[in-house]
Amino acid sequence: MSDAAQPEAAVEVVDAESFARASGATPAQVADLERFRVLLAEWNANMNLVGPATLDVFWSRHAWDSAQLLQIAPPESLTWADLGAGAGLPGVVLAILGKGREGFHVHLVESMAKRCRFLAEVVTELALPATVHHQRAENLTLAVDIVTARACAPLHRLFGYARPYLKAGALGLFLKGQDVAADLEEATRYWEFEADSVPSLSDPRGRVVRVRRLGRARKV
Ligand SMILES: C[S@@+](CC[C@H](N)C(=O)[O-])C[C@H]1O[C@@H](n2cnc3c(N)ncnc32)[C@H](O)[C@@H]1O
Repeated sequence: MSDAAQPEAAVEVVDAESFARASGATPAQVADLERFRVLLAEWNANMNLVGPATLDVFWSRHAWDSAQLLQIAPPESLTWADLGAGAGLPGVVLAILGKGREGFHVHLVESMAKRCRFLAEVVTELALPATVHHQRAENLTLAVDIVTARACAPLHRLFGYARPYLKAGALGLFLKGQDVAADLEEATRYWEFEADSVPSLSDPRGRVVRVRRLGRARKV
């Protein structure tokens, strides 16, 4: 793994302007993210995509939480799979920020049809370098540089979903909230793996778990 982009302390993001400073997003990318925020709010009125209160803190809770992965991933990472993409977090944010970069592509893997319809609309309207897969993650094997997920499942289950991608050579970067140590500890009951975690740049209590190798499942 490249150590080129080691994260430092959490960065305070409160609005589009501070998001652009933290992430290096261009005005066009911020405009795409603003449109994504509006679509999220519109669709959220009729279906459960994100907690409604989190739309008020979109730039920190969703945009920056997702975008930080580009600072943690090795800089040459171009292809991504977001397992349990749901509302498009982190995958749609990554696709917006990678748009125009040659070879950049995000696979949005989501098992719920309604959420896939939302994702497809966003991908089409914003002309994103992304593909929506209406599939269970563990039934798909995609050769990507990075496999990621946020709030998809506890690590011991997520490792099962991510295993085909990791076996195909991906690095795992999983956004986790608090209690990461307990989650990792629980995963050791089920899997042999090589992993560490770095502090989240958006959530002072959160961490990003990096998985380099996922070995055989343990018998429990
Ligand atoms: C709590 S939501 C989180 C969505 C999004 N990542 C976010 O942070 O807002 C979890 C999502 O994972 C999806 N999901 C759960 N297990 C899955 C699986 N095995 N394969 C694909 N999607 C899955 C669910 O349908 C749901 O949309």
